[in-house]
Amino acid sequence: MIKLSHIEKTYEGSSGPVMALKGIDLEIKRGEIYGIIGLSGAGKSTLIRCINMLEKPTAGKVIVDGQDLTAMNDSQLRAARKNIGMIFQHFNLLSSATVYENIAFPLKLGGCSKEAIEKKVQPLLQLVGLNDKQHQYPAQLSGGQKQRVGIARALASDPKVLLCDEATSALDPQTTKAILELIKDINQKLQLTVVVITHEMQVIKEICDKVAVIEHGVIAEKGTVLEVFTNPQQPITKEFISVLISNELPSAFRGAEIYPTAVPGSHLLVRLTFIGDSADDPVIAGLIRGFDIEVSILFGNLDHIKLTPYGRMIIGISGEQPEIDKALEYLKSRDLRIEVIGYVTRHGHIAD
Ligand SMILES: Nc1ncnc2c1ncn2[C@@H]1O[C@H](COP(=O)(O)OP(=O)(O)OP(=O)(O)O)[C@@H](O)[C@H]1O
Repeated sequence: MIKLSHIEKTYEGSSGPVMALKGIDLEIKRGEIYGIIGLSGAGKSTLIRCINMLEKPTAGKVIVDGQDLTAMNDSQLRAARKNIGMIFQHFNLLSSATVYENIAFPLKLGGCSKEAIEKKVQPLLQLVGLNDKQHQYPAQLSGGQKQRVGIARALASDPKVLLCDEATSALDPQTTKAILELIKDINQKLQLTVVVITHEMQVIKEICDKVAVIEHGVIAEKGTVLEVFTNPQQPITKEFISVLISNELPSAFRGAEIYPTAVPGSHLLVRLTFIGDSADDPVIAGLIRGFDIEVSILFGNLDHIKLTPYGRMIIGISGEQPEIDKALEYLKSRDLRIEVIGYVTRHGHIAD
């Protein structure tokens, strides 16, 4: 649905050129919700604005629904942009127009009749849950309600793509959840392709199918949210994920020295990640029954990414080394991800 090839964007800044995008390649399939996450200044806004050509790339191609936007003249571009709705962090509503008039605005600009506008706006009000607010002005609405108006306005021209530029960053966590639910609902009902720009991993986890991590104008990592979440490769990705999934050791071992080989009185700490069906595998029971070792569960949690369950656990294994080695081999043979952290002693004391 969207294909970005080698996108570059250089701004002429006051103290010289700023290369905001340095060769971005990205493919987004029809009906996907695709998240783009990055720190401030990484190039997210520039990238999303290149998709509808609000920013013209310095180099590269933008193809949306089979049309090369980079090869179009202004009037062709105006027509093509009807396929691409956009919502913004600060809603960008007309303060002197009612909710109804805000949603009707793009239709009015497009020359629609009053009747056609009415026929279009009423279902949109219904879809975003604002029927009773249609005669109010933006100043009389909460942030979440304003964003609902923004969404309805973006959908007025029946777009195939919805671009969301930090659409929930100005909202509290509860309102964020409701707006994300609405976006997910619209994605399913209307088979809309959605691109979400955010600096919050929670947003990605809530609604996205795929994610690209952008850093200094390049894509550092991309893949399905499940892959990237459970097996991040790049430091920047690990940093984003650490906000949601703590990689810290359990408190009894925090700050303790980690040894690569066993020391007297040590446990081997192992982090286990279970994804999908493997969450049902009775691995711990197998460990305890199969080997002459002590197993303690030091940390555990279970979560979902979209509908896929995944669990994380840190266990401590102690016993004779050959048994520990066999237990590790057993763990590696199971359908789960294992990470050997190392040997630690409780509170850093090596036993006599
Ligand atoms: N109009 C402009 N003129 C000059 N430089 C710009 C312009 N717009 C953006 N930049 C620069 O391009 C880089 C990328 O900016 P961009 O706004 O795309 O990042 P971002 O990831 O969206 O950041 P934020 O989350 O803070 O909005 C930054 O270094 C920024 O200073």
